[in-house]
Amino acid sequence: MFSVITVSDSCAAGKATDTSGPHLVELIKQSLKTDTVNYLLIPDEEDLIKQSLIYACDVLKVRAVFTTGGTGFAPRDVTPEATRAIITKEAPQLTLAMTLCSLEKTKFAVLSRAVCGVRNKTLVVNFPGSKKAVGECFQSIVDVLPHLLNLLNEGEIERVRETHRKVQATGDGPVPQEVYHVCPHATGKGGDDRNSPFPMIDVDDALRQILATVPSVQTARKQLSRVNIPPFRASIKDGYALKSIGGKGMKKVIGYISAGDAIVQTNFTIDECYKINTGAPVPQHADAIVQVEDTKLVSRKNDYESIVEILAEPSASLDIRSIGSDLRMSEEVFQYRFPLDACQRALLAAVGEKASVVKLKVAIISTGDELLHPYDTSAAADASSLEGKIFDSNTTMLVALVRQCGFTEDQCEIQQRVVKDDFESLKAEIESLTGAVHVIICTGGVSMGDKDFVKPVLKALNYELIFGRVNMKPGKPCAYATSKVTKFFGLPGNPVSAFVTFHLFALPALRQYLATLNETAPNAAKASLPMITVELLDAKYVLDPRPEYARASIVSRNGKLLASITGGQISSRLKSTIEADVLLELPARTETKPYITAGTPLKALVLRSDFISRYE
Ligand SMILES: Nc1ncnc2c1ncn2[C@@H]1O[C@H](COP(=O)(O)OP(=O)(O)O)[C@@H](O)[C@H]1O
Repeated sequence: MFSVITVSDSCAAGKATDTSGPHLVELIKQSLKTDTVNYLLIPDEEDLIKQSLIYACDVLKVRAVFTTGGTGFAPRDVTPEATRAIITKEAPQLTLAMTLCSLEKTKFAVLSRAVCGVRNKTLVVNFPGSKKAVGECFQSIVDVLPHLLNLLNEGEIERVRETHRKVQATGDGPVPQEVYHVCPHATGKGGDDRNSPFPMIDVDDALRQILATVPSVQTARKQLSRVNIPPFRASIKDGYALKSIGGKGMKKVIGYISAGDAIVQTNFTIDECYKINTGAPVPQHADAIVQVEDTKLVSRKNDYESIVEILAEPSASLDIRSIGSDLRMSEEVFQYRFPLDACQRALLAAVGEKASVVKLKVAIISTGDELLHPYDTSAAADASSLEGKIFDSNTTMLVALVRQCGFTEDQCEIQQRVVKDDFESLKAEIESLTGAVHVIICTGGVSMGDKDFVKPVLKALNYELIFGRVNMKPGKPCAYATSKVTKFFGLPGNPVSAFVTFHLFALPALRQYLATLNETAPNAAKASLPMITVELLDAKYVLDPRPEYARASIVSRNGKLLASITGGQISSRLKSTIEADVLLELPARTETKPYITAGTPLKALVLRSDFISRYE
């Protein structure tokens, strides 16, 4: 197995596309006749580079790890430093071979600070960041690679000897063929449960990679008015509409006009007028309103005014709001971001617009041949007929969690699917949702069993698998993959694992995506669950080798928040989520600290905050 690590801030942030890493993967596959090549994309963070290299060498025990990027002179170029810190032996002649080869193409080759070496039995090679340079450098060492890899592996001693014999006899003889594992995922079949090709990454790193790939570009929304305000000449006063050239004096009242009436088109004389209310449309042939205070009622006929005396001299346009005087059609109303305040909402309403939220489209898929619809009454009526089947609880849980976490029907549209453990059915389902929804949250089928098709399907559909294993309990096989629009969460099938990984990974992504779609001010911190510090109430809890997210309920005693773990924490025991207020972050077990006891301070992620008012 081999690893390729692309080190690039811009690619890891989704601002640029990594072409060197995938190119290197292809070169390795072709030249070294292997399909087991892990690929990891990380930013130029020295610690992260070191951890990823150590992980590839010590945990995955890959035969070689090739990095691309971060070898230059920019302030953030630290791949050589990270490499030098983790190798046990340097291999300067390999670097020299690459430099000499590159110098034939460009004198800029001297600007690479690449380091090559060995950590225990793993070869570590730095390549520059450009696709072209990667190709050239790889070619310069490819011939010696198989032999070098055999040298590092004591089990291959016979091959080493054979090569030595040939080199002695013929100089640079043919390089012996290698026997490598073939990646089960490359075949499009389910996984091999012994050998995961996915590096195990930490929870924080997983979340960081998710938030770096979920869209987050924000621009304020601009609203143009599609109407004039007012849309017609409107009266500012209660009074009389008339022709100003008629001046003061007696006028015959020939009609009444109220707000909401149609515009009077018929002409009238200078001795006539209309009685008119505030906000009513001014007749087409009137050019002034005289307020009622400046008039005197002279006579009535059948309850209607018939003659008024205009006491003040009218002037053209008096007390008339002209068309578009408040806001012109096509004029910018304002620029806005969500959430809107009352005045912004009112102004949008005034131009006939609603600040409509762009809906986040989410699909929830549960996979498994064993799943029965929970409301399958025929099955529920007879428990003995379940015969190896179980009721699907993940779909119900995830739909409800999305809603419970504040995604209303106005903001988020949820589709649900249940799919059999079958490569083609799952592929067809995911293919139809890809591009059509923003986020797919799928449960089950992500481990390494021969019926776990999620990761192979993602690969077949050209998703970029960002990670495939996370160092956590529960939730280890959790996967995250991206396509242009659709972000895919492959959560484990066990309900508690799905519950925990939803909160840690899918929820922040949903929040960021919805905020981006609606130009809400970005706030990555708010995307994740709030964190508090609590103390363990239980007498003793044995730690797991992986960092654990235990479900716990909280009580407040003497001003302290105390956490008690909600019974058995096995990931199938959904009951452990009932009454869980927090996810307790428990550290991984170490030799010196195999368990924790009452009073241990712990970080806790808040699932629900109603414990605040719960005292003992
Ligand atoms: N939708 C579901 N509802 C309830 N339990 C489920 C659901 N999907 C899977 N499970 C259970 O979770 C466990 C792991 O399922 P599996 O499909 O193997 O997921 P994983 O990929 O995490 O190994 C199994 O016991 C399975 O029956």
